[in-house]
Amino acid sequence: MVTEKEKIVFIVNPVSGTGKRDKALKIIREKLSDRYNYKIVTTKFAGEATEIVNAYHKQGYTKVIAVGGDGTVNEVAKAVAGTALEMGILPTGSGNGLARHLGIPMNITKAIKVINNGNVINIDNGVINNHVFFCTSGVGFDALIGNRFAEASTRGLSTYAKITTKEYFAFREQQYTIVANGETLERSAFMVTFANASQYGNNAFIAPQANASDGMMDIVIVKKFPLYIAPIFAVRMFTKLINGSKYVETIRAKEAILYRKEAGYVHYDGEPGSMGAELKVSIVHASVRIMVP
Ligand SMILES: Nc1ncnc2c1ncn2[C@@H]1O[C@H](COP(=O)(O)OP(=O)(O)OP(=O)(O)O)[C@@H](O)[C@H]1O
Repeated sequence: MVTEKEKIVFIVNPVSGTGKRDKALKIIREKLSDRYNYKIVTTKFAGEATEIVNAYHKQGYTKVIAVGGDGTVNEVAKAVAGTALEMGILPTGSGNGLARHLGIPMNITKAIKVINNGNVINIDNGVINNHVFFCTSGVGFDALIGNRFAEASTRGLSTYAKITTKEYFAFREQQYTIVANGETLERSAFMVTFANASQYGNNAFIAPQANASDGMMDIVIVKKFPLYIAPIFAVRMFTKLINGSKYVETIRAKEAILYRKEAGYVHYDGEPGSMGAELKVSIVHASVRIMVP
C-alpha cells in the first residue's frame, strides 16, 4: 500500500532577521524528512503569511512552518489558532522570542530535526483588544520605542540605542488602572507587559516563570528606574532574575483590563501599534498546536 505523504508548507519572510534565509532554504531542501511533501512560499507583503496559511489549509496541507521571526510566527499562528493545523518555526528572525521560549534551536539544521520528529504540544495565545499575540504584548516605554524605531529612517542597533536614550530622558511614568483576579490595582509605571511566553526575544526574559501552556499570563509592571540601574536591569533580564528587582511587580491572571489616561502606543509580539485607552487582555488556552523538541 502506498501511503500519502504529509503536506507541509514553509512560509518564508524575505525581510526578517539578518541573512539566515538562504541557508534555511538550502537546509529545508537537503534535510527535510522525505515523509513530507513540501512547498516553500515567500511572502510578498506584511500580513500575507496569514492568508497563505488559510489558502494551504483549504488545499489539504496539515503542517505550516513559519520561517522568520516573531512577526512571521504571529501571522502564521494567528491562522493556526483554533484549527487542527500543526505549526513549526525555523527561527530566522532577529529576536525569535517564541522559538527560544519553546527551546527550538537557533541552528536551522537542528531546528529542522524538530520538524522531522513532529513532536507537538498545545500552547495558549493572548488577545489584546482585537489583536492576537503569542509571546508578549504591552504598553509604556517599550511600545513607544517600538513605534519610534518603526518610524525611523535608519535601522540597526545604533539607531535603536539613540532612540532609546533620547526617549528615556523625556519619558514620564504613566498612570494605569489594572483590573485582574477581582482586584483593582492603581499603578504608575514605566511599562506594563502581558506575557504569554517568558521573553521578548534574544533571551531577554521579562517573565522568566511564564509558561505558554498553562492558560495564564504574567502581567509585569515595571517602574521607571534611574539610568545607572539600566545595565543591572538588563543583566537581571538576561539571567532570569528580573523578579528580584524592586522596580518589578508581577501578577498572574487569565484575563485583565488595563485603563490608561488616553489612547496610545501598544506592541504585540514586538510589532508596533496604537490602541484606545481601555485594553482588554485575555488568554485563550491550548489554541495552537506547535512542534517542539
Ligand atoms: N514580503 C514582505 N515584505 C515586507 N514586510 C514583510 C514581508 N513579509 C513579512 N513582512 C513583515 O516583516 C516584519 C518583520 O518580520 P519578523 O518579525 O518575522 O522578523 P524580525 O523582526 O527580524 O524578527 P523578530 O520579530 O523575531 O525580532 C513583520 O511585521 C512581517 O509582517
